[in-house]
Amino acid sequence: MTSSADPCRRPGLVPLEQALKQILGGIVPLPDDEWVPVHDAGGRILACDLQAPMPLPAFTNAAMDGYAVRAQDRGRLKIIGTAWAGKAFPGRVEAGTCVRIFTGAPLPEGADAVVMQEQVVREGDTVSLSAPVRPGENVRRAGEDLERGAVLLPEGKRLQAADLGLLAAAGVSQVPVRLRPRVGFFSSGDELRPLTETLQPGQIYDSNRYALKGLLRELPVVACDLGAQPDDLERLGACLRLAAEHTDVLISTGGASVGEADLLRQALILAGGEIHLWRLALKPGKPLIFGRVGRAWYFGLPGNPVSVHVTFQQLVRPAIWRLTGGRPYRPLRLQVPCTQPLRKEPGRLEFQRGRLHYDSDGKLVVTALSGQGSHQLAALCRANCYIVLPADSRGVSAGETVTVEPFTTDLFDD
Ligand SMILES: Nc1nc2c(c(=O)[nH]1)N[C@H]1C(S)=C(S)[C@@H](COP(=O)(O)OP(=O)(O)OC[C@H]3O[C@@H](n4cnc5c(N)ncnc54)[C@H](O)[C@@H]3O)O[C@H]1N2
Ligand code: MOO
Repeated sequence: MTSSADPCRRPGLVPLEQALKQILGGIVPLPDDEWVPVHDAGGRILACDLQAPMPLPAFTNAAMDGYAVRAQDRGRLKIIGTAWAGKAFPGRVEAGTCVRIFTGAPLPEGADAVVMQEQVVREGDTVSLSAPVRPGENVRRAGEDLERGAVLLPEGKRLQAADLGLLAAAGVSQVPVRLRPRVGFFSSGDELRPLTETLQPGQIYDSNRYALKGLLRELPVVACDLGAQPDDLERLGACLRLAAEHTDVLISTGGASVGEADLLRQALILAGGEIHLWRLALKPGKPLIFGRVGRAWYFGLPGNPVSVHVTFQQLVRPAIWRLTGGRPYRPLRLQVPCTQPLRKEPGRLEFQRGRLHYDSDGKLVVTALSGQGSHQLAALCRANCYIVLPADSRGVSAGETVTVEPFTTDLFDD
């Protein structure tokens, strides 16, 4: 069945998958890079493959405190010296001898194994081995983690804690990383007030900008808060036009829907921009606008706070990620039984807020939270996952398996 003939498909609403394909299809990664010290490189995207300038471990060494021996030797061995981490034993282990050794110390010449000290009987300057020794036992071979010249870290990797450790372990002090896209964001709506003001009847605090700032903090971008704009076409148009000169991505919230005060589509045109997409078969997030203004990609997110989260995570984040040159990723999705029946109107792909938890048998299950309105931020804060219900679904019965997308900042490479 073609999608246009699908009776569950809402006419005029673009499926999320199609929208994402269209958005990502047009975006090419920003080409420029810069060198940064490793201690500033956390979260940045590596601009090219890096090769290991040395093997890791750099030299063969002991994995345990004990005695460096020749595995073929048996019986009582004479201790001829000590190998410390940072201070090698200068001699050689010959037949019938061994060297006292500590974890991380270079394995002395002649030795091919380390026996843990708990497994020997020491008497004066001798030890006796109580069991046969395997060659290579408790030995960390030079290059066993990475050979010199092997790929240390690949292009497009987001540098995380372990990566920074690996770079330092290999003696790399500066790394080439992609330039961070500049992302401007503003909220729109006459009802919005800053946190410094007392609310008059009908007014609300501008929460979306705070949430957006938090969402952007998880990405390697330079985020620029452009404040709150009133429902005024001229001012919105001017804001978009000016901001587009200085940003790679421009995000607004509110004014994306069909009411008379929903001015962002008109403002985009007034600013010389163009609309590529409007209205998705997505709940929450239906009124999303995607387009271009100047050199900036534009996302007009709906005003409802939960819709902001869902559209940012499902569309804006992958788009920004592509601009950063990061490796492609897919969100982690799990199949998990749902503890209760769920109802849903067919027509839009739905992201319900849920909690993954263990049931009394220790099995992972999910429960949808009460408060599924797209204004209900408190329920979003209690959630630890989305329950993803397909567009054509009419819901599920208790115990049925559903697709769950856990909240995580981890990205999973394809
Ligand atoms: N007749 C129709 N009405 C609506 C439709 C529709 O298809 N037909 N769609 C609904 C859906 S779905 C959504 S989502 C909203 C989104 O509309 P807008 O993008 O135009 O957003 P606003 O109307 O400006 O605001 C919606 C809601 O969110 C509050 N808001 C806005 N900005 C902020 C902010 N910065 N911080 C906190 N809260 C904010 C605003 O006060 C409204 O309550 O439209 C439905 N309507
Ligand atoms: O799409 Mo709206 O975001 O359902 O409330």
